[in-house]
Amino acid sequence: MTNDLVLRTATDADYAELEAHIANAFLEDVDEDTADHNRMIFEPGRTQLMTDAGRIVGSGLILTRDLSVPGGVIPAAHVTGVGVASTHRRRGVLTTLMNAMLTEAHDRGTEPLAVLWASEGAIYGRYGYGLASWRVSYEIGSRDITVGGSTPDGGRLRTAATRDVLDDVRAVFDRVLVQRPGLSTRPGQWWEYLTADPKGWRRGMSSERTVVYEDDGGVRGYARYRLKSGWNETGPDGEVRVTELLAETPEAHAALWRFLTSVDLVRTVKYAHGPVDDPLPHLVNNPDALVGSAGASLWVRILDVAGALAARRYAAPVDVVLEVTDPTFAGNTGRWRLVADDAKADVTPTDADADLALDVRALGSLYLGGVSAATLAAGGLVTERTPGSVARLSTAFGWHRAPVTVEVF
Ligand SMILES: CC(=O)SCCNC(=O)CCNC(=O)[C@H](O)C(C)(C)COP(=O)(O)OP(=O)(O)OC[C@H]1O[C@@H](n2cnc3c(N)ncnc32)[C@H](O)[C@@H]1OP(=O)(O)O
Repeated sequence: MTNDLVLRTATDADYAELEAHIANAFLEDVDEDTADHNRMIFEPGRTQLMTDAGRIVGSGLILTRDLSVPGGVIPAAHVTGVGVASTHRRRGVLTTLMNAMLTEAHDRGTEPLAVLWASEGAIYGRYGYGLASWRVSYEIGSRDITVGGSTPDGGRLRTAATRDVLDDVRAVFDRVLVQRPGLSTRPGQWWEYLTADPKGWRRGMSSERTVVYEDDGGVRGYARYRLKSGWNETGPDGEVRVTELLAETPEAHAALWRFLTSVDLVRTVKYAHGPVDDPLPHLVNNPDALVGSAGASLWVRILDVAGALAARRYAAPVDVVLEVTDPTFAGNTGRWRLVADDAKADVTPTDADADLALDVRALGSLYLGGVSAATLAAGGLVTERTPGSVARLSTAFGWHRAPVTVEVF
């Protein structure tokens, strides 16, 4: 490594070199078919680069999107594209880039959170991110289960190329988003970006299709999916890979899964973004055949403690003093009184004794309602000072729908 390391904000002119750098960091080549695709969502002014003698050796991108949280939808800096050239690793380049990204988002003053998906879970806790959400990955032997019930009168399914039903899909997404934490809004060109279906994204599967469920009131749910034909010694062995499934009604949810698990010539259905409170295991004749594994999804970094706590709603009335520590942003460290319920939340700095103490990482884990204060207290990550306060906080910070993050950004 030379001594010519320079941290700077990207410009439009960096795009092609940045694409190659990120592909390389993720062990891939730039695919001709997708080379320009990421331009649609590229925000050079929010992209931090580290260069060495003028060449990019490190990157970190922020995407400007909102996130659904318990009782609201709020701005959140979506961090992605983090990569350091293998020649320059373990010398603090990521730490410099992350500090620059978090400081930019913090100083902007409009985003109380930063969020990300981690390529490796060991990386981001040190920067104050807490693991806030889990996903269930299914691998379903479609001949081993049946999904109960039948489509009610007036209910019907329709398949189409995703882009031909995009208005309906968007409408369902927007309605589900306000009901469930963990979903990221898709402003500007995001829908076009996600559904343009470049060949490089197919990875051996078909083009993307969508099945929508509608009743006389309109479309109530959809599943975007790809197919793969396959054969073995005993016959057909095809696969359905679901990209995203969202439903507003029980009828839509059941009908979509009945459809996906009964496609002829298919033996396996995969979906990597099931919520942990998915009703599916309760609908099938044999839940054991839903081979599911839970994995980490969204990590949350609280940038503004008071702003973040005031921006969500709470499942039960709570009046509590939290002592928060944040090694990076001094303004977050201190005691905060939270008086809140399902309709409002007031947060004020206070000198009163704290009921609970926790660091900003634990607060990030609690924030979406998917990780309980009792869990963190059992791990020593939340300290109870007033007896009973962990139980009260667990109830208040919980939410009736588990967070789900259906898209890796
Ligand atoms: C949000 C996203 O985009 S996730 C994608 C992250 N990117 C990738 O996985 C691509 C491949 N990996 C890389 O590009 C790099 O290894 C990175 C970005 C993960 C790390 O970059 P580096 O510049 O090596 O990290 P840096 O030297 O700043 O390390 C900071 C600390 O994190 C630790 N660390 C870095 N990477 C890892 C890792 N993969 N696993 C565990 N610890 C790690 C370092 O040991 C160091 O620890 P310390 O503070 O105790 O000394």
